[in-house]
Amino acid sequence: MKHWGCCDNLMPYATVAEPYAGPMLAGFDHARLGHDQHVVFPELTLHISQGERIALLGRSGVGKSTLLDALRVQLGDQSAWCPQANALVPTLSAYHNIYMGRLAHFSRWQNLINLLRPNRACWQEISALAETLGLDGLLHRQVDQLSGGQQQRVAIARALYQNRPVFLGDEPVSSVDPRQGMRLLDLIKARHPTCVVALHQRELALEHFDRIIGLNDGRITIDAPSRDLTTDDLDVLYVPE
Ligand SMILES: Nc1ncnc2c1ncn2[C@@H]1O[C@H](COP(=O)(O)OP(=O)(O)OP(=O)(O)O)[C@@H](O)[C@H]1O
Repeated sequence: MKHWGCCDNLMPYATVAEPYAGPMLAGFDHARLGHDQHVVFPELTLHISQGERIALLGRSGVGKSTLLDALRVQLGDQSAWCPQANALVPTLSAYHNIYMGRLAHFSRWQNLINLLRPNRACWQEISALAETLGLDGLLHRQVDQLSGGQQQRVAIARALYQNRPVFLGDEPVSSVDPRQGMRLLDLIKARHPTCVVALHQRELALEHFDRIIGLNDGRITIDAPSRDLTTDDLDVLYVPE
């Protein structure tokens, strides 16, 4: 479990960064982000507006998850969160794991009853969602009896079921094949006007996102519309230190 901290001058809102239009949703101005004593971004400035589809790119360990965690804290319950390690409950069914996306909407009593006997309306809604994710027929199955790709789709379903305007995803399609990855990103985008997603696949980033943010060496080194970039432009992010 990653933690976010160390943000001495974190600013909840700031001016809209041109050329990205739309009301400001989240942002940092000269913020220090990291983990306890470990500073990942000494002075990060970044503004995110409503309606932006953003891909975060960069080598492993460069700070993608750290930035997503900070955005998650700032956006609170405006954001649906799909973490990297799935964070599913392995001994519960796929249905119950997806249902957990909305635990806070229901009373403790309703949640307890649903554990024993799934609520009919929730079951119907989750079944429909599962079908769009190719999980039909698997809702009763315990999550630790699913493949890695199926588990990742359950994690995406749980985030989609949260039904929130901003999708934050930490490599949500890393365990599925490229074709399925494209389909899942389309689904995520169809349900969320705004999304920020960490990815390792440059092609998927350029094809599915409007804005590319490349991280390197504790700062943003690329911030440009995807239409202005090629995969070659992104290679520089992966040059070994
Ligand atoms: N809980 C933590 N405590 C201290 N340092 C951490 C913690 N989590 C991550 N780090 C460090 O912060 C830096 C950024 O990590 P982060 O997980 O944000 O990178 P990432 O780009 O998401 O990597 P990956 O692509 O491998 O998931 C790394 O140097 C990492 O070792």
